[in-house]
Amino acid sequence: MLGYLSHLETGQTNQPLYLFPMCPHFHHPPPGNPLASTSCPSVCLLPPPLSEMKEKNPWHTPVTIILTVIGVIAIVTLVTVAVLQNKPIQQKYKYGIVLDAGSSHTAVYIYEWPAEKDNNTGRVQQKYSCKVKGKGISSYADEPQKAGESLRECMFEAKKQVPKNRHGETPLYLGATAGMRLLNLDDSSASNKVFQAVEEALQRFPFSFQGARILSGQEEGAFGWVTINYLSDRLKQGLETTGALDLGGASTQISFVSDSYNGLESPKNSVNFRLYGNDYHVYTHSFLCYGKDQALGLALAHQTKSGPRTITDPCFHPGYTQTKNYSILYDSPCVSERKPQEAPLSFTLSGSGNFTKCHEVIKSVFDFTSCNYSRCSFNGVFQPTPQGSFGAFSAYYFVMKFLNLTDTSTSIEVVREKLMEYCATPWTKIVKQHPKVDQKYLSEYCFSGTYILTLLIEGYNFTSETYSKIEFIKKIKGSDAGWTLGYMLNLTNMIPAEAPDSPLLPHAGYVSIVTIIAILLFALFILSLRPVWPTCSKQPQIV
Ligand SMILES: O=P(O)(O)OP(=O)(O)OP(=O)(O)OC[C@H]1O[C@@H](n2cnc3c(O)ncnc32)[C@H](O)[C@@H]1O
Repeated sequence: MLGYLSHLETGQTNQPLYLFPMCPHFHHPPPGNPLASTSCPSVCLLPPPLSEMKEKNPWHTPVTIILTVIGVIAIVTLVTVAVLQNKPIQQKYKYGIVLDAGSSHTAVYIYEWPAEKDNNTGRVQQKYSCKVKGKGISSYADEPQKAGESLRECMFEAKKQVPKNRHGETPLYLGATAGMRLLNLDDSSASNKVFQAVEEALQRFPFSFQGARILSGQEEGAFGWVTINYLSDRLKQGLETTGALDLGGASTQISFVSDSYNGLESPKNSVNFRLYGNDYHVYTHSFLCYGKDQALGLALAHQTKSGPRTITDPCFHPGYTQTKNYSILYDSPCVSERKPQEAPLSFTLSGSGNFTKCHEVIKSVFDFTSCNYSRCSFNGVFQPTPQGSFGAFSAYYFVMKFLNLTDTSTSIEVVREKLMEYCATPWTKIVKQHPKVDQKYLSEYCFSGTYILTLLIEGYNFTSETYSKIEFIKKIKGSDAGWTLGYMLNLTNMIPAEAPDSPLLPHAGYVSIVTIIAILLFALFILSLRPVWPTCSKQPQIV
């Protein structure tokens, strides 16, 4: 493109005025050197007359102008779209509520997931949990109405947590575990009445109530396994799965995938899943009566076979005493058949705090002798050797956390020594050290720690090596480990059997690439017009 010297030059004395239509400025060169004066690198030619100029300047052709305007509008539009698309938008969620009606207590869990994901495939996470005050619903066998009433407080809270416009579409489930399994075995009519009462209470809330039922031990184990593997993204990514160890109050579950188990031996322990395009053959077993409360009952029953008035219990701290009622202890179907023929109303338990003897008492509640399979855990139940990593939750976590034993790189021998020392600590000292801890829990940690170690090592056959692959967990990525999430994911079909086709690029990446390509195309277009660009001659031309 040419630069033009203005026709406004007025003579020798006047400074010539240089005009560079394509340069941003008009400049007066310094006196005496008219050529060295401008910030535009080229020096310019005299322009043709204005009319001729318009005709010859290719930038002034209508096509070029229209194309340029369209190009600029296209770029502005694309960039605007990209910016708007990437702006964080108010996320909308869907919700699901699950009540875990356990033997020791009931908990309400609210889950949420992004509403706009197709087929509800967005990540589900725990939004809120509420611990129902009082005991589990099975404890209301004599006054079922109260079982329903006990849920109200947490359910009112749930109503506040879920946006009103989502209430009607939010599924609400109640799953009962070992406490109700035992009540159902003991007195099915009482169990039905409790269910009737909790159903009536839950139907009064504006959610979509999907029913209350007792989960089988197999379901409890399998859904716990689904939960922890879903939360750790192992299912979606097709990674090696983690086994699940759940210790409740009345039952305990072990679930894991083993290379040596295909479901042929002891098929009742097999659960098959097809999730995200992968097949899983999960071994699972639930031991009713081997939750930590019922196991304590089994251990006490073992020590009170003859109906004594006093017992010295090695699983309680020295100096600890408690009076226990025989009829309450033997009320549970786990021990009811073993009730001594002749026994006083109650017996007094005095702790002696002896880990080794406690270990012996606890071992006596397991049957390690009978096994009709290639290998067993205990009580004649088939179990392959534990394989891979494990997540241990519920009471496993509560107890090991309190005892400061969650670090499984500590050898089993050291764990034993620590428990030995802890059990031998006088009760008065324990209470002083933990004034804020619930005394029922506090009195039982020696028993519970010893029970956990016995269950894992002698019961499930964990070795020093496999023990170190256990992780004691409470939550994974903010959601509690337990069966409830897996149960809801299953009932709402939220884990697809096949891996969903995913777009090659995330949305933001797609928009960015389109924008970059558009800018490059426009730049190419501008470059292609190079032959018709206005130029400034490099050669200075004196006019
Ligand atoms: O699965 P089931 O057998 O029905 O039992 P649950 O659902 O009631 O079992 P939880 O996981 O809620 O609790 C397991 C046990 O841990 C006990 N527990 C809860 N919090 C605890 C804590 O802080 N310290 C010690 N024990 C605790 C509770 O009383 C139970 O005996």
